[in-house]
Amino acid sequence: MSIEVRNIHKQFGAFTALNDVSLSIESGELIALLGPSGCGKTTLLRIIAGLESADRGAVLFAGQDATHAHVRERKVGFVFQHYALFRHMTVFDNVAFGLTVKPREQRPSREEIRERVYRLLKLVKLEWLADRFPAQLSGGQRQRIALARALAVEPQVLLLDEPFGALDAKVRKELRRWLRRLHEELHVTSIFVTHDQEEALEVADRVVVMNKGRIEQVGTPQQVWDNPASPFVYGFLGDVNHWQGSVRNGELHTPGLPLDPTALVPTASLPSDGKALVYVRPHELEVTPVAASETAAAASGQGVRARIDRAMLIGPLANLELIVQSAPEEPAAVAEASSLLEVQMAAERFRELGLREGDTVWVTLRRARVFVEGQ
Ligand SMILES: Nc1ncnc2c1ncn2[C@@H]1O[C@H](COP(=O)(O)OP(=O)(O)OP(=O)(O)O)[C@@H](O)[C@H]1O
Repeated sequence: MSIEVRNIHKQFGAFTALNDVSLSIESGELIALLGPSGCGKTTLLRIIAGLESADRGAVLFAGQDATHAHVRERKVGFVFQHYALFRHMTVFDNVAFGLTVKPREQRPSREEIRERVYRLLKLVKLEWLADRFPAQLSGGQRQRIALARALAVEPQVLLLDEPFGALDAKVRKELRRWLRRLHEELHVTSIFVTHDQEEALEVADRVVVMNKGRIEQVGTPQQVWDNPASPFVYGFLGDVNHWQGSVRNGELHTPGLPLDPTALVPTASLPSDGKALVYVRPHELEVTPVAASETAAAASGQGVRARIDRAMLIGPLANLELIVQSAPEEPAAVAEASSLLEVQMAAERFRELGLREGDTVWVTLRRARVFVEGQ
C-alpha cells in the first residue's frame, strides 16, 4: 500500500518536532528514516501509525485520506526496540495473539491460526522455538518473533522503530540482512527508523535523512552517499575532514587545504560570493612518505606536510590520525582549524610504504565536495 505524508507539522509546546514534512512512499518499498536522536523520526512514524496526531498536514494510505483514521483501521504492524512479548505466553501464543483477539466473526478457526503461526515461524526461521517462553530466547530471536507477531494480522504497512537497537553489532548485522531478504519475499510497505547510517544504507530501498524536524534528502542509498544534498547529510553518512573557506568573485579560497580544490570541483557551478565548506572523506586523502613526494608534489605547491600521530591497523584497513605541520607563513587560526586529519588507506599499502607512527608524510586529496552557502 502506498503512503503519502503531506506538509506535516507537529509541535510539542514551544518545540517544533516536525516542520512541514512531505514524503511519498511507493507500495512495497522499504524506507529508512535516518537521523540523529531527537530529529523527529519516531514522531513521524507514530503519526503515520495513527498513534499521534499532527497539528497540520495529511496522511494518505493508497491515495485515501487516513489523517483521522483510528490506528486499528490503518492495518499497520509494529516492531519496537523493546517490544514486550507477553512473558507468560509461549512463542506460539505470542504470534497467534493478534488473531485470537479478533472479533468472533473475523477470527480464523483454530486450525487456520495454527497453520498461519507455523507458516510465520518458518518464515522467520524459528519454528523450533514455538513452545519456548520469551525469557528463554536471545534478543535477536525475540525481535524475529516480534516481527512474526506483527505480520500475523497481515498488515498493509510494517513500521519498525529501531528494531535492532538493543542488540550487539554482530547480531544486528545478521538481522538486517535477514530483514532485507524477508522484505524481498513479502513486499509489505515498510518504514524502518534508525540512527545508524550503515544500517539504513544496507537495508533500505530509499533513505530519508532527517535533521531538526525536517527532511534533508530522500534518495537511494547510492544517491545520498554519492550526492549528499547538504553538509549535514555528508557529515551524517560517514567520517569526514572539513575546511572552511570562501568564494569571492566566483573563486574558491581555502587556506590550509592540502590541494587547490578547484582542480576537483567544477568551478562553473560556484556562485560569485559565499561561505564555502570543503568536505573530504578519510579514504579520499592520499598519503606518501615525504622523501618520495617532496620533489614532485611539493614542488607543485599541492599538498601539506603532516606527522602520523596514530596508526590503527585493523584487518585490511589502516586508520591514521595525522597532525598537519603548518607552513610558517600560515596564520595560526588556519593551522589550528585543520590540524588533525583522519585518513583511511589499505593496511597493505601502509606497510608497503614502510610507514610508522611519528613519520612525516605528504598529504594530498583525490576528491573533495564543496558546499557554498550564500552570504
Ligand atoms: N510527547 C512529547 N512531549 C514533548 N516532547 C516530545 C514528545 N515526544 C517527542 N518529543 C520531542 O520531540 C523531539 C523528536 O522526538 P522523536 O522521538 O521523534 O525523535 P527521534 O528522532 O525518534 O529520536 P530518537 O532516535 O532519540 O528516538 C525530541 O526532542 C523529543 O524530546
